[in-house]
Amino acid sequence: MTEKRMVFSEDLSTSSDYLRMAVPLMIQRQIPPTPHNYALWYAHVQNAHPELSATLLEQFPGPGSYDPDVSESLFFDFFIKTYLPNSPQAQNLLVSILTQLARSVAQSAEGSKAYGESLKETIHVLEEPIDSERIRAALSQLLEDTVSMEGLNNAFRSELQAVSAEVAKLKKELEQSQYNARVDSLTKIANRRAFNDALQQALGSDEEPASLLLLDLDRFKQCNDTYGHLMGDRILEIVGGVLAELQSDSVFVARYGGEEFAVIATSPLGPATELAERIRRKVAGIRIQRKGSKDFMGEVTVSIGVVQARGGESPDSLIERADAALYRAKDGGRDQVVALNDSHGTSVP
Ligand SMILES: Nc1nc2c(ncn2[C@@H]2O[C@H](COP(=O)(O)OP(=O)(O)OP(=O)(O)O)[C@@H](O)[C@H]2O)c(=O)[nH]1
Repeated sequence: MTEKRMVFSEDLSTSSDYLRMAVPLMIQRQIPPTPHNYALWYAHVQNAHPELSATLLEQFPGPGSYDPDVSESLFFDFFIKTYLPNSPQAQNLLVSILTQLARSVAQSAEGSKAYGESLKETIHVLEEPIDSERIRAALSQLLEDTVSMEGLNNAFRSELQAVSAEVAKLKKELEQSQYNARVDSLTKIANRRAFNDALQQALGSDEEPASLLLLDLDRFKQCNDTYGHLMGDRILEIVGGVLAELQSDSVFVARYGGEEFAVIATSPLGPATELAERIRRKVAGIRIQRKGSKDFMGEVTVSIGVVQARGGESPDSLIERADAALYRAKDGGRDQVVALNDSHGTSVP
């Protein structure tokens, strides 16, 4: 090995800059952050010794190439045997690297105190008159401690991961409960609370006219009585599914309560009435086979009242008018759409 001197900076901030350049190279190659590895890669980025750089790059070209024995012998060849006995600067380099390490370790975890002590001890040895054997002993102690430090860091990291997994789980639960608060659990469409907000918003917008459809399943009590409450629930789910298919930027569907549904359409009365008619036909087309039988249930039908909001109209007033239209549809024989376009309840022909 040639006796070429490296020029080491005694300035701690310059040392930090080199260390910052060395670390990414070590990470890329999966080189463990032991003090002797730091020293080798520090010397490399400093371009202090081309022969060392060439050997390092040749021995550790990329991930998976690391060999601790090769690394350790390089360290002893380049630093201990060749330079350290004659070089107080090299000593300074190690002191500065170890000081940096001690600092970052001290910040990382409570339990790293023992490791910090070991580093201080090593620094102390290095500051004394050079004695290769003592340095070797101190470094091997340091390497041993590095292994346990790595274990500690791993425990610290998995603890952090566990905490962030817990936080992510809580966040998901919170989002789920916020979602649940606005969705009807049976039909999986918006519930009354979400409907109230959507209606308020639709009435607050000056840009588009808003219309409201109120839907009520016909003779649903009879349906429950004949086929059972569970079958009644199933019908509500199916009707909810029919409405869910219509949901869009301009159509908001919700379960209003019990066997009643509501649709807010951002459109004038005409198109809203056509939409209501489509819904009525779709519901009338539902065929439900009875469980364990070839028989189909009697038809499910719906009555629908439709109104268009007036400028500045309150949600309560609009709902009241839609309810009046719905009442007319029931009164008129059910399975029909009634659209009202004035305060006197005049039907749209
Ligand atoms: N299965 C089931 N039934 C419900 C639910 N919510 C409300 N109902 C039933 O819906 C029925 C509504 O009955 P009524 O208000 O008398 O009206 P209807 O029988 O539908 O008659 P019209 O509205 O006049 O056509 C009641 O029997 C309620 O028990 C529900 O979540 N599941």
